[in-house]
This record gives sequence, structure tokens and C-alpha cells, in this order.
Amino acid sequence: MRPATALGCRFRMKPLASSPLLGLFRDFSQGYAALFAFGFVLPFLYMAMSFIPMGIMERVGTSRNASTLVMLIAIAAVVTITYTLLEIVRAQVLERMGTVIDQKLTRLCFDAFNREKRGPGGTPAQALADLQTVRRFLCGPSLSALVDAFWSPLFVIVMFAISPAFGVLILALLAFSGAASVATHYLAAGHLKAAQRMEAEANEFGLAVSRNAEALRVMGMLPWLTERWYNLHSEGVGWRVAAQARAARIGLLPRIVQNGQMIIVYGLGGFLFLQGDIHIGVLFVVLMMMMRAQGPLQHIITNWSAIQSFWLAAKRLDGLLRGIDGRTKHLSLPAPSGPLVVSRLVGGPPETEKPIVNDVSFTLQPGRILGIVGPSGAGKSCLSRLVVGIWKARRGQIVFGEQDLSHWNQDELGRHIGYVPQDVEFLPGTVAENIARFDPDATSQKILAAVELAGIHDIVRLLPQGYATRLGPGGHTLSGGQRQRLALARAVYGLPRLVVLDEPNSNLDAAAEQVLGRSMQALRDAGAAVIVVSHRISLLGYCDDILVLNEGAVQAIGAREQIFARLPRLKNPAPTMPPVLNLEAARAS
Ligand SMILES: Nc1ncnc2c1ncn2[C@@H]1O[C@H](COP(=O)(O)OP(=O)(O)OP(=O)(O)O)[C@@H](O)[C@H]1O
Repeated sequence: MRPATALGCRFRMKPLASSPLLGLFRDFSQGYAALFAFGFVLPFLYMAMSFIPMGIMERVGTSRNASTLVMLIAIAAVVTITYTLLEIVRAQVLERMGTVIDQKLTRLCFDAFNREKRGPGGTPAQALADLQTVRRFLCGPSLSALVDAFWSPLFVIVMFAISPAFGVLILALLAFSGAASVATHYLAAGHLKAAQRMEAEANEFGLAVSRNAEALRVMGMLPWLTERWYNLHSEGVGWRVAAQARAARIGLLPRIVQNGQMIIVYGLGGFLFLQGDIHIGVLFVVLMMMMRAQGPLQHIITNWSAIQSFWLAAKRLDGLLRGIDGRTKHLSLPAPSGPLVVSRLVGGPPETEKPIVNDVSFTLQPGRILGIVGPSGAGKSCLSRLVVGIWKARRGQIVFGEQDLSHWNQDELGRHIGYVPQDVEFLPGTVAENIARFDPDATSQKILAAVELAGIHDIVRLLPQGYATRLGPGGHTLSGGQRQRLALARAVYGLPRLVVLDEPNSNLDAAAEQVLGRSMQALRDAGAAVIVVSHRISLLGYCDDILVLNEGAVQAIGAREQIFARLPRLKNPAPTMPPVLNLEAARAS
């Protein structure tokens, strides 16, 4: 563990080093130490300010000397300006540190939550919200209030020095408002939790409806869905109103006490004055100190939920970063050259206990095309996802170019892999950017080579702004077939060594399918290993080998003609007949 020096003292960094998030703050330890020091200087300046009204009353009131008044006002002005400037500097330092920490964190977290989708950071939306919460806290007044609260006892001590009665009064007020807030928090916590749960449920439901609004509208479902959403929403509002009502009931007494504080101080002060214990001018000092001693604590109490949210958000982000930190660091490996060897592969979606793919083995040489066929739900897409490394294998091995897939740095390996998933999505950006995978070093030649290989000149030519046409939400809408063909161009960008196509022809007509077949052949000729999942016999004609998958296991594997000979139904699939429905019985039920 590396000892660090801050504020001139050395301390062990064990807790910081064991937490990636806190580790990030290590670089800013001197900045935070400066903030703490500011927190120490500011109270003294504030005390100096609070003694000036008393000085004016005492000195000017008795001497009636104008020059004393001017001098005191000049001192007050200097102290006030210094205090204000220091407060501004502190806010700026906080803002700058928050911004730099945010810059570092944002990159790390964006990368982390896109790799570890189901990690402790929750959903990407949650991780983004957590980032905002952490940033707001680090740059906002809550952190200053926490530092100021640390120095609040100084004011209590001064009040005890003025009169023990004032000291006891401030302690009693602090204890009372603290206890009242804790009670409010606990009494309303259950209701607030229920409100948040219902609000989240209503939001999720609302988003799902708006994503599918067109289809739901034409089926006349909107009135029922509106009713369903409204019920969820109103339940959330109901819990929130109930929580506020509880908080208001218990918060009434503290509010009365807070509003009557001045009267209490004047009453006690007047009594002490009559006893001859204090000078009447001390009352100004006491009032100002009272405000300053309570201010940060009040802020913390009022913003307790924000502080709690920061804590929870920071813990989640820390967990997310820990997941990334704990991953094996991979060495850079040379571009894979050699066969894809899948041995006794077992695996499936991480969220399911039972593996979908069971004991699958095959070898695919570079320059060959393997077709994967099988009934719906056989596990073809799951196998494709395992092969490209989206999911980790539970057992077995995938070796590509003599290296185990798990030994590769994911980002580097990705450049040697092309993948067309069943559901194609494009990101907000131009056609050229999407084809080039948003590679900042993309060249026109590389993009054109991909377009050539995928044979999609005709599609790009017909787009409103050609390669500059914007895709994604709010951009140009592509047809299903256009999407698949553009996705093929993205998959073959940079001529990867392994190309996996999951039903790349499900939306293609016969002509486009032929173009796809030619692209596969061109990839094969360029030495790539190609895997294609397809139901259509027409595409299997381009394959060298065929793997028949059934219930996640290999039913047959071999050269195309050999498999066609063994399973002639593959070559001449019988039209699937829908089961005959007993319409009368269906209507009756
Ligand atoms: N992300 C997932 N989470 C849970 N289960 C999944 C997931 N993806 C697939 N499955 C399940 O795995 C099984 C195989 O699905 P898969 O999509 O691999 O089948 P397929 O052979 O590609 O079918 P199709 O030809 O209809 O596309 C199915 O029972 C499916 O419900």
C-alpha cells in the first residue's frame, strides 16, 4: 500500500486503495484538505463580523465618536469582503474539482456499465443517474455544509464562553431539531419508499407503452393502458401525499421553535441582562452565532435525502468500478490466424440457470462458411452469442487463432469480429459513421471497401443524403431489409477474421439474398471464417459445412452435401402445416 502525504502528514491509503471510487479522489486529497482549511478560517471571520455590531453599540454608543464608527465600519467591510471572496473561491474550487472528478468518472462508468450490463451498478440509466447524483453532491453546497458542520462546535464553545445559558440553549435547539428530523425521516421513510417504488413502476410501464404506442393504438388498447398507468401513478402520488402529511404533523413543533428562536434568544438575553450577566449588545453576537452554528446542520437535515442518495449512488458506482477493476488485464495479442475451435461448449444467457447450449463442439477453418440450422428455439442465436463472446461460456472452450477467447482484450478482439444480430440497431450518427463502427480513424477507403463487400451501393445511393444520412432516433428510417444489409456492411468493416450472421436474410428478397450469398463467398475468399444462422435453404447453398442444432445440442455436423444426404428434409423442407384448429371449440371457450 502506498502511503500518501496530505496536509504534511503521512497516512496509509488502505481504504482508498480498496475502493476504486475513493481511489479516484486520492488525486484531489490536497484540494479537499484546502476546503477543510477554508472551513476553519471562515468561522473566525464570521465571528469577527458578528462582534462588530456589538462594538458599534458599546464603543460608539458610549463615546459618540464618529471616527470610531468609521473605523469599525471599515473593519466590518474588510472582513465581510474577505469572507465573501473566500466563500466564492471555495465554491469555485469545489466546482472545478467536481468537474475533473466527473470527467474521470464519466468515462470509466460509461465503459463499465456497457460491459457489465447486470453489474452492481444496475441498469445503464441507473448508472447515469448515479453519476449525476455524485456530481451534484461533489460540486454543490452539501459538501461545504458538511465541512462547515465540522467546525460548528467552535460557535457553541464561544456561546458557552459568553454565557453557559446560551451554550445550553444552542445545544438544546440543535438536539431538538436533530431529533425531530430523525423522527420525521423514520416515520415517513416507509411511505416514501412505497411512493418511489410505485413511481418507478408507473414510469417503466409508461415508457414501455410509448415505445410500442403505434401498435397498441391500432389495437384499441390505449384507453385500458392509460387507466392502468394512471392507477400506478396515483398510487405513487397517494403514498407521497401520505408521507408529506406525516412529516408535516411531526414537523409542526420544530417549525414553531425555529420561527420563535429570536424571541427565545431575546427573552433569555433580556433575563441575563437584567441579572447583570451580559451586555445588551451581546444579543447581536448570540443571534448571529446561533444562525451560523445551526445553518450547516439545518442544511444537512433538510438535504438529508440528497446526502443519502449520494451515498447510495457512490456505493453503486463503486461496485460497478470494482467489477471492472477486478477483471483480468489482458495482453495485446496478434491478429488471430487459424481456425475457430469450439470444444464441449456449455452456456447461455447469464440470467438463466439452465444452460441453453449443451456440449457443442465444432471446428471452423478460415476461408470456410458454416451454416447453423435447427428448429425455432433450438439455441442457434444463443450459440452465436457465445461464439462472439457476448456471453461467457460456463464450461468448455472457444479457441480462435490458437488463443482462448477469454484471453483476448474484448475491444481488440472486437476488431477481428463481425456480427449481425437478429435485431439490428443503429446509433444516432451518419450512415458512414455507423458502417465504420464510429471508428475515429475510419477512412473513406475502408468504408467503401465494407460497402463493396456487403454489396449495398444501391441502398446508400438511394438514401436522402447518401453516406451523410443520419440514422437512429429522429433520423432516417430504414426498412427491415435495408437495416440488415447495412448491418452486414458494419459487420464486414475492416475485413474481420470471424463473421457471425444471425438470420441476416430474414427480411431480404431473393435478389438481396443472392447479394448476401456473394458477400459471404467474398468473405470466404478473403480468408474469413463465416458462421451463418438461417432457416432458408437458399442461403445454406452457399455454406461449406452445416451444423444441425436441436435443443441446444449438435444433432449433425459435416460437409453440406453430406448433411443434405443424411437429412434430405433440410434440402427440401416440408411446408410446415399449422395444427388444425377446432374453431367451434375455440369460440365456445
Ligand atoms: N436473453 C435471454 N434470456 C433468457 N432466455 C433466452 C434469452 N435468449 C434466448 N433465450 C432462450 O433460449 C432458447 C433458445 O433461444 P434462441 O434465440 O437461441 O433460439 P433460436 O434457435 O435462435 O430460435 P429462432 O430460430 O426462433 O431464432 C429459447 O428458449 C429462449 O427463450
